[in-house]
Amino acid sequence: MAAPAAFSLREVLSAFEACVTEQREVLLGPYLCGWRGLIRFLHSLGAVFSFISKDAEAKVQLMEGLCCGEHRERYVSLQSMVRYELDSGLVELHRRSGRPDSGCRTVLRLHRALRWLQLFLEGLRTGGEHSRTSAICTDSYNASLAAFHPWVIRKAATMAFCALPSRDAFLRTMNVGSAEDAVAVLGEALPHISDVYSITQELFAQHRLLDLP
Ligand SMILES: CCCCCCCC/C=C\CCCCCCCC(=O)N[C@@H](COP(=O)(O)O)[C@H](O)/C=C/CCCCCCCCCCCCC
Repeated sequence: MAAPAAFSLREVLSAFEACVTEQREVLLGPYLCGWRGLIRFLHSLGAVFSFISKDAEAKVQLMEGLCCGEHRERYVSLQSMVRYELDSGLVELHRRSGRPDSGCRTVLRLHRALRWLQLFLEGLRTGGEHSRTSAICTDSYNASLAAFHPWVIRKAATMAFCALPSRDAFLRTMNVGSAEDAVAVLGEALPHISDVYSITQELFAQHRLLDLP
């Protein structure tokens, strides 16, 4: 059996770069590819993060199912997905009823996590040589995802962050050369992640989809 491909920061970042079309639509194919790469990276950090990677994996898998399913032409971009799911009454706006989760609800969870990623990568990029990855990660989490998680998840997540390696070791695992090289790649890439985040935020706000249960 072939060994799983090593994580490549460039690959993940170019997936997010490829998401945004000239019409400012966000393409789901590269979006999910970017998430796949991130999950691969999370696996390489060890079993302590597996409760996080399992949840992210389940959400990406659900979206991949929709993108390959009967209505795949509706799941080309976030914009076409929102239009289709709202017009077809597929989005549960107030309460979950046991029906399969919609694409909108699932992307919203990934979208909130993308805000964490944006803050985390910016913290890594601008942090000093001796700054602690766990502190950067905790601060980014508290400023984003934590607001949507119950106490038990917040506790488990912040405990897992303590297992993160030092900033330099972390940057080197990104497979783009030295820590300085990784910082340079992050500098080029962050605007693309921010772009995907703001387009999605605007789209979901416009359709009042930012609080889906
Ligand atoms: C560019 C490479 C360097 C950075 C690499 C980072 C790799 C990160 C990979 C994945 C990020 C995790 C994405 C987590 C998605 C969480 C979605 C979510 O909020 N799910 C909760 C709500 O879902 P529903 O219950 O409403 O369906 C769910 O309850 C959460 C469960 C698991 C805990 C999630 C904790 C999230 C912590 C995010 C930080 C990850 C830390 C990675 C350390 C580098």
